[in-house]
Amino acid sequence: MSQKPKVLISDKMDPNAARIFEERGCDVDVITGETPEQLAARVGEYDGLAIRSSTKVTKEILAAADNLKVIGRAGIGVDNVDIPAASAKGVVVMNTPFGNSITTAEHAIALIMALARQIPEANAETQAGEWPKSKFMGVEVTGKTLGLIGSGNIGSIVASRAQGLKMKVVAYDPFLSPERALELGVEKVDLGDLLARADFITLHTPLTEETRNILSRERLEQTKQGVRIVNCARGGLIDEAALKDGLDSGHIAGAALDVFATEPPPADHPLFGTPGFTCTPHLGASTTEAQVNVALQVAEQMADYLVTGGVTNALNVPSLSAEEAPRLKPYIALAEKLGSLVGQLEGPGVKSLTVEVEGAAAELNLKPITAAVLAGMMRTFSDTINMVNAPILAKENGLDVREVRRGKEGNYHTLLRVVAKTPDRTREVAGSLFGEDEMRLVEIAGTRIETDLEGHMIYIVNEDAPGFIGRLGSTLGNAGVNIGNFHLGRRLPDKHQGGDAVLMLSLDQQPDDATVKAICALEGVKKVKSLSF
Ligand SMILES: NC(=O)C1=CN([C@@H]2O[C@H](COP(=O)(O)OP(=O)(O)OC[C@H]3O[C@@H](n4cnc5c(N)ncnc54)[C@H](O)[C@@H]3O)[C@@H](O)[C@H]2O)C=CC1
Ligand SMILES: O=C(O)C(=O)COP(=O)(O)O
Repeated sequence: MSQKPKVLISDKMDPNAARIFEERGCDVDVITGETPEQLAARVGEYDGLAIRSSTKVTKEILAAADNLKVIGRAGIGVDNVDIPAASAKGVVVMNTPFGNSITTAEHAIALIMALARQIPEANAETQAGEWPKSKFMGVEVTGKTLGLIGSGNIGSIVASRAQGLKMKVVAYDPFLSPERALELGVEKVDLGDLLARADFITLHTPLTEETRNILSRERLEQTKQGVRIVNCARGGLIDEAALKDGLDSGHIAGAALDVFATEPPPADHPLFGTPGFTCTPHLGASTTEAQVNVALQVAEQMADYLVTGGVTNALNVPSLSAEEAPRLKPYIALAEKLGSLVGQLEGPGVKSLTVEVEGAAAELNLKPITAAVLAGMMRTFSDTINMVNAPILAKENGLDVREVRRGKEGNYHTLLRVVAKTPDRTREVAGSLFGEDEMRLVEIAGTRIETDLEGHMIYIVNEDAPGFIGRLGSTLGNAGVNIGNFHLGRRLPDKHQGGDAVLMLSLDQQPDDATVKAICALEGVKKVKSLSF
């Protein structure tokens, strides 16, 4: 019986996540608040890791995650996951890109309103026994300009809410098309224009090398006198020291941060206590609705992957629906075997690889099939290769990979052919599925043959001459190797006696080197390769 996948939930998450994992046949542990060292010591047991923003999935954690197949982020930002290291390890990283976007947009609007009317300060002083009615003079947001940095999912919801508040919205986002700007009713501007015109600025970009410090000291100095700034996206987008100086000088009238460069921020953070400064402890996504949404979604997605192989919202591999996954499963198994056959026959010398599909296979999503061929081939030289990291490594190594789809059926109702080129030659192998999922090698070295690729096998090319098979049988028999199955074909196109014959034998024992050498030495033998699947 195959073991249940094991999932660790390492950040506080709505209990619906654990419930879904269990319902979908996974074992689940909820262990939050551990140190990186504790997590590293534990993570090796798990197939899935479900996180929010507190768990940092670093190179070190990944190095210890020997069984890990998927990391699921119950939320949007994945800057706490080392995605290149996860990909190199073959771990799928997925997030839930929409589950908390309304909630986060509403938090940004709440902070805009809090700044406009100084609600946190007024509340604190009133509850402290004062009645500071004349101290707090606010501003209206109606008619003011809101500068949106980043107009993706959250930014565009903020825009629509701000328009409801009768604000004029200008947006800076290099990927915002004029059509989309029109649809959102926002004016697309460059960053300099936004800084010069906005009464309020709100940030909604991910934290990347391009966006880090996007509101730098220099840019903060270019903002309008009396600007109010909100950041519900990521710490690191704003220069916090420059923000403090801007508030102290009165150039910036207010700033509200939900996120900090370091979280949690140190108790003596320079911004704490600064007049005009308001903050929340990364609460952007913290509503009941959003937390239920992201918990359900992340658990469904991760369970899909662990149980059926379906891939949704992954950041490092193409999507594969839960409906497609079972249809692809036998093809993926066939593709891995054909890839493995090519890898075993050609070694690491393959420079270009074409995956051709014919008939029924031509209807399918080819990306996972190609990834499986690559994984099968490359796993013959490294056992840490899988379908996630194989395409990345192939690209890094300059392997030229192509895909060809032919709708028309040939001799088989469905066919998968792999054409691998080394500097010296071209190797072609083809396989098909019989019934639903019985895989067969149907062609090798230009020869029609029909065999499983299972267990120990031996591949032989020899001159087709009488007596060879007897000599081969004796050599194997003398070595104590029993032949389980015997498949023989004459090489196309000549197909005559005296041409080449190709043999694929299934063996009950793996032949040792001396036996392989003895077969090589038989008269008429041109190639021998011991294989295992
Ligand atoms: N405070 C919180 O609890 C939450 C924070 N977030 C943060 O909000 C961020 C945005 O989320 P979504 O809107 O869902 O992401 P999204 O991917 O839909 O939108 C991000 C937008 O930023 C734009 N962008 C990228 N580089 C840019 C640049 N250099 N300058 C200007 N714009 C740029 C993109 O074109 C895109 O339109 C997330 O990456 C996450 O870090 C998300 C949810 C909750
Ligand atoms: O979804 C995001 O990007 C967030 O920042 C939400 O973070 P959280 O899950 O509340 O730790």
